[in-house]
Amino acid sequence: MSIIQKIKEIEDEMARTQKNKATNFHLGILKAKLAKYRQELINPPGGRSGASSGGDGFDVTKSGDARVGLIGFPSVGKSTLLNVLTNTYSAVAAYEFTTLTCIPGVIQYKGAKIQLLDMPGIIEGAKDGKGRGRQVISCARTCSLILITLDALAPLTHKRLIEKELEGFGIRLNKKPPTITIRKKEKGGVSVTTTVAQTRMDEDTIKAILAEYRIRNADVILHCDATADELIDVVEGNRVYIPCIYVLNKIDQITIEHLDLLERVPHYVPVSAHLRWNLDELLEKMWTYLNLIRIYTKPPGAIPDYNAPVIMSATNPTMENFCNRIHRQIMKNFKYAMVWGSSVKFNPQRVGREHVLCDEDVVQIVKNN
Ligand SMILES: Nc1nc2c(ncn2[C@@H]2O[C@H](COP(=O)(O)OP(=O)(O)OP(=O)(O)O)[C@@H](O)[C@H]2O)c(=O)[nH]1
Ligand SMILES: [K+]
Ligand SMILES: [Mg+2]
Repeated sequence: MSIIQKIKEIEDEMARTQKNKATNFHLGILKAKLAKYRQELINPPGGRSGASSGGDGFDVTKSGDARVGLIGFPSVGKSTLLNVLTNTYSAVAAYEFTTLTCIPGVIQYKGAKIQLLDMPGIIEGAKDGKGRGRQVISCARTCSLILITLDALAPLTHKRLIEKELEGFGIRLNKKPPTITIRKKEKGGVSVTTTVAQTRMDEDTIKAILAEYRIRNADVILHCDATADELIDVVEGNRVYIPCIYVLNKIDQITIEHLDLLERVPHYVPVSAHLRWNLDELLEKMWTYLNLIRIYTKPPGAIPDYNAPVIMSATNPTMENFCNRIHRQIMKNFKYAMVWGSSVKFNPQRVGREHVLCDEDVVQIVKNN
């Protein structure tokens, strides 16, 4: 039996199995088996591989401060969006699969350069090798934000199918990595420690899932009310956690009443690429989801260049990370920095390498010499 058939068989069995406390254990094992087969499909032992081979799907170099990918079914308007958001042109037409490769463009926003990738449409079964799906999804793994583009006339079925394709390839959308640690050891069996009540898995299920992966001796610590899927994600270890915005395109084709219903989808922005409706909201939301901040550098005795901020991630915006963002050598001669802005009490204030910066701070670095 081929892997695809095995996957299908397990999926069918899962669909037949009712979800309740009594079947939890069995479902946990099925999920682990399924994840293992999927992994084999992505990275066949000794064969051609996809997700973790280092290949990013298309031969397009990363550039700018962040990379954003347009993913969607054929003809939902991905190329039209690239054309209205960047200075690049990608062919637009009413027939499916107009775009056959990856076409990069650049969005200039708040002084940042954001690389936007137009890609071929994907269809159901993409992750299993249909069309250019694998390449598209591999490329999606390299993005810091994914724009799932949907046609306002058929949004929700497409949404589920695309999510399934991306999830099957190890991409987790709008999720945080589960707070689970697994430390393997030589002997002593599996011991499970929890810091919050577990309502989704009992200890036997946890052990059975680990046993599927031949993990028989380990210390497991659960800091969240973990699901079987989350545990499997941590065991597999090669998941990527990427924010995602659902871009509902072609809203010029539907009624206001229809649009009101769709309004309930989380993480969503309605637009008309063709008529350039609501692109400002889309850009603003992209900026928020990318979680970036702007830092202006100030040369001694001069005013900062407010048109050319240094863009850095807001995840851990320390002075040290800021310096490394400019040049790897800077930290070597770093003495202290003067900072103006909302991260300091006094303007300016002298700070060290651990100081945490805020959006739009002004920084002047003073070096040892
Ligand atoms: N009414 C309407 N039509 C749109 C809009 N955006 C795109 N279209 C039309 O939809 C069709 C497909 O647009 P494309 O930009 O080629 O779509 P795509 O997603 O890049 O398609 P593929 O590359 O084939 O996957 C074209 O006829 C566009 O003119 C929109 O906002 N409203
Ligand atoms: K098209
Ligand atoms: Mg296209």
